[in-house]
Amino acid sequence: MRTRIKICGITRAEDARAAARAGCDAIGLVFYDRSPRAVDVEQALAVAHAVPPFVTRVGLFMDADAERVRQVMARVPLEVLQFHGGESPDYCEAFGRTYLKAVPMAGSETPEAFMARYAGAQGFLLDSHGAGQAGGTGQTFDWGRWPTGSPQSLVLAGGLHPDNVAEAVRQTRPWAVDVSSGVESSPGVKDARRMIRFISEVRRVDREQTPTDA
Ligand SMILES: O=C(O)c1ccccc1NCC(=O)[C@H](O)[C@H](O)COP(=O)(O)O
Repeated sequence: MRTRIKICGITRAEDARAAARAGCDAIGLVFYDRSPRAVDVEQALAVAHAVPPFVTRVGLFMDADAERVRQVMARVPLEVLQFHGGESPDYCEAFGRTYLKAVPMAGSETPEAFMARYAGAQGFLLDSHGAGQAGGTGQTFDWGRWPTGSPQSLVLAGGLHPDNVAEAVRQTRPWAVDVSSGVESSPGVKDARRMIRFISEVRRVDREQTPTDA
């Protein structure tokens, strides 16, 4: 299977173009003012318009007013929403858009129990933050807690970088991986060479797992 790759926390059009050239499947825009990777609508428009067709634009929100989400959606072309805080299932579904719910792997609840509450989610992003805490921490969680055999589309996040992503994919076999700080030169500024290395490491493991014709 080809592991999908999302590069999150893009703040500059040139980084979006570099991420797409490197072969990512999705980019993430952080609409959370307290993040060092936060973008306003004008920045987000520049990034969103730099992304070529067939690369998905994901808008990340954390406990935002629903009206704020609607205002952003009205101006910025976003194919997918990602909710990173304590948003309820009803809140997440009210926007009528494909959405991912972040699962706090440092929380007390099991990932399985957490996910069972969000039946309308099209996917889950398992990240190393705790309940109500921010993401983009650069910390990994215990991959042994990965819900194996889950029918859901699961995205592995938290502390991934070019030197550990191959092992992470081998251990968890996720639908997708998500990276932010592990491919940066400073918060919010992506490093093209690190993005290329990250993606080629994922593809290397994909090839290991693809059966060849005898
Ligand atoms: O990236 C942020 O600054 C951020 C702040 C608040 C909530 C979520 C945030 N990012 C969420 C992401 O999707 C990150 O890609 C994910 O947490 C992984 O981050 P990292 O460990 O830096 O790769």
